Amino acid sequence: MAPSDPPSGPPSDPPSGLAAGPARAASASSAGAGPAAPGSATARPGGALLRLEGVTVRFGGHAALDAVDLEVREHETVCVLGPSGSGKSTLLRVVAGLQPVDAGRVLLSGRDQSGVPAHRRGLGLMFQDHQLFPQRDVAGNVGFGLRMHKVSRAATERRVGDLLELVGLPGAGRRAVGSLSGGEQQRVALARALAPEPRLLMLDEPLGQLDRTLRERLVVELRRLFQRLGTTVLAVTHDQGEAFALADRVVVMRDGRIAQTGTPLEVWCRPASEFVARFLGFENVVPATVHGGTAGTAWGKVPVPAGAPAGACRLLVRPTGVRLVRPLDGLRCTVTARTFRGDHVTLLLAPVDGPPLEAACALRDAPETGAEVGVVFDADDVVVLADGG
Ligand SMILES: Nc1ncnc2c1ncn2[C@@H]1O[C@H](COP(=O)(O)OP(=O)(O)OP(=O)(O)O)[C@@H](O)[C@H]1O
Repeated sequence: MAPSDPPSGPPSDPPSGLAAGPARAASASSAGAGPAAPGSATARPGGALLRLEGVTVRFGGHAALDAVDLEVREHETVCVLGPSGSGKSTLLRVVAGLQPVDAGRVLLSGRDQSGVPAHRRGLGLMFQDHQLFPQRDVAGNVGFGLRMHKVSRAATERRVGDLLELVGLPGAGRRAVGSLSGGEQQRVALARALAPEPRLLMLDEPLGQLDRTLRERLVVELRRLFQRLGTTVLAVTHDQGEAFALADRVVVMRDGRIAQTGTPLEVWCRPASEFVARFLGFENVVPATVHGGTAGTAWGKVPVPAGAPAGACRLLVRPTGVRLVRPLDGLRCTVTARTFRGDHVTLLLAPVDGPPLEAACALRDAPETGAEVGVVFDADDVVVLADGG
């Protein structure tokens, strides 16, 4: 699947919250603040800043990463998504230089990083538990990396001030980190990670510990901030909503391999396999045989998009493609459950033939539990998946 184009430039609207500070404040007054990158080569704009080639990591006999190839282009935000144990953290650790590889290589700006220690890779790291130093105040935390790189006190102070403004915490430098809310601590951790102007910012479950409302707000702010600063980001999360909202490109992992990569829209609309479809929360997947413009399934004949390849496959019908009609006009089903989803209702249907079906239905049209309905399928919401996997 074709990767997305990197964002072409900063968005024109001024971001709020996290990004409330001056544009490009992160690069102000900090020449020389960044950790020395190995070599002085910079990737050409839009080129691969990070490249993994055949990276394999084994623990005992088990491959946590199995010949992984991955590229992150300059100014791109890539989110690695996958269930627990699929290798996401191992991937980040390899890039960070915290985990040796058994095979393959990691290149940053075209340079092989074998033997380059973590602190010489020019990376910013922000972890789930954000590990702020409790004994230091906010400014002490944000300026930590700058002091490590021998940036002068005055330059550090200026830069910390700029960064706190950028993340929406102006004037918070003297506050104790213990007095901050979870969201504010997250912002401090972000400012700290951005301080040395990393060429690649790596986020591990960046919003994992925050409540849903705050996460949803912060993820929008983060995306705007990264676009505005032109930051290159590699993030891992198990939360698909977070990944889809943040990423230019998502990478779905399964058992140490990449199951699919594409823009959020591509992956959402065209999951490549049953695994990806189910991981995204789609339940209506059945074995099928495509012939002509339809697929034979346990639910009867289902129309497929034009050009679908003939033969055995797995078929996904998105809940929005399960349309309710009068009982005699379609596949007869009984409504067994209704779940309120805010702007729509999810219905669980028991068809006379075939496995249960999930349907998305407008609030005002949702039938009661126990009602008899008919179902027809929309080809636009049908996806032919590879057989198996
Ligand atoms: N240091 C280690 N020693 C042995 N096995 C490990 C080690 N680190 C990771 N693993 C194993 O490698 C696999 C991938 O782990 P990893 O932590 O990368 O997955 P993950 O996708 O980040 O999971 P989670 O979302 O739960 O953090 C798992 O099977 C894990 O048990």
